[in-house]
Amino acid sequence: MITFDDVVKVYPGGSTAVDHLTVELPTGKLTALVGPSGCGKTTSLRMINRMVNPTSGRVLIDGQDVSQQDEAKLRRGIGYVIQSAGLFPHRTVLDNVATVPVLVGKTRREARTAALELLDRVGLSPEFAKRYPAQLSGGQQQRVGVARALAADPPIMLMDEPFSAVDPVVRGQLHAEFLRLQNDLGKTIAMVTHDIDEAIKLGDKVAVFRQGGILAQFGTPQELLEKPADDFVAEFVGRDRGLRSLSFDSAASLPVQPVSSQPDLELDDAGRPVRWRSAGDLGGVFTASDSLRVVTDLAISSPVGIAVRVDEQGKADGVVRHHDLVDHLLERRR
Ligand SMILES: Nc1ncnc2c1ncn2[C@@H]1O[C@H](COP(=O)(O)OP(=O)(O)OP(=O)(O)O)[C@@H](O)[C@H]1O
Repeated sequence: MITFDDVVKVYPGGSTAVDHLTVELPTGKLTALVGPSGCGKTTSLRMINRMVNPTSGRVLIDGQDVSQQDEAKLRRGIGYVIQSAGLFPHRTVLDNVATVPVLVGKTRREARTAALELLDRVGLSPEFAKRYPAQLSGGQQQRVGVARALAADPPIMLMDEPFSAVDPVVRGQLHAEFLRLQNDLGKTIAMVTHDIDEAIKLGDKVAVFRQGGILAQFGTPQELLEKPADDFVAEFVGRDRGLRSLSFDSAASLPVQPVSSQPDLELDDAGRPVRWRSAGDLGGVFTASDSLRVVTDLAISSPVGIAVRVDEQGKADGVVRHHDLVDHLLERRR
């Protein structure tokens, strides 16, 4: 756990960058630090690995004050990924990733073998290993940056706008890969972003900062979307937050009507839904493990306003009419 205990940072001659920050970043989870430009996100991040020292207050890792720890040793346990990937331009991709393990005493051969495995984990085939950073796309460089930060297998990762230098399509791919990786590795991650959608997608917890380095709200993405602490957070998380919050709720609790209530629904011999006899295309089906957002989308895009649920075999096992869905959505807010 990373703890900020009443932390203040005032830069020399400057205004307050971080104002009495008290927050706990849970172990094994990703906490996104999000907010408008200049609100103290990067400063907060850098106080974790002592690139910046607090003016007052303490930063603790698992209860140990970082200011009492040897700087080099502290940083070995903390991976750091920045926006431009920050790769060494004159070293190959493989050597970029292998650098830190060699520094901490692995043989060059061991480090290179491990580096190849890491490149594979971040979705880069061995053919990239011999290239230089300038011979890679922005997205590929970001992957190398992540692989390099992971190379020393640090329990903690600090990531400063790690995905912002790439276009939205590549960013989406990197997000998906990164979520898979984090699912396996369970690192304690602090990630700075100015993009609330990215924070909500990747964060287990989200810390929203406002101007002046003040923490406006700390909570799960769902809490921010459903119960923003004030107008600033509500505005920041965006207008369609009600709809987006449905992504976090499972359809499992949704009451369904029996399939027999809809004779208009044509089934094949195995009981799988085929089409609406009166209106044609089903437009898709959902399972109990889908989110309420998926069901809502199906119900409102269905030609008859009904979403069809299937079991693991693809057999229709229930239907949800759009007005029942709306009742359920209103009910769940009470
Ligand atoms: N080295 C420094 N010296 C003086 N002031 C600084 C220094 N670094 C940052 N600041 C100021 O501290 C405040 C917070 O900066 P910080 O970089 O932490 O914000 P941020 O939220 O990460 O911003 P951005 O999203 O634009 O990167 C800003 O007003 C900035 O100008």
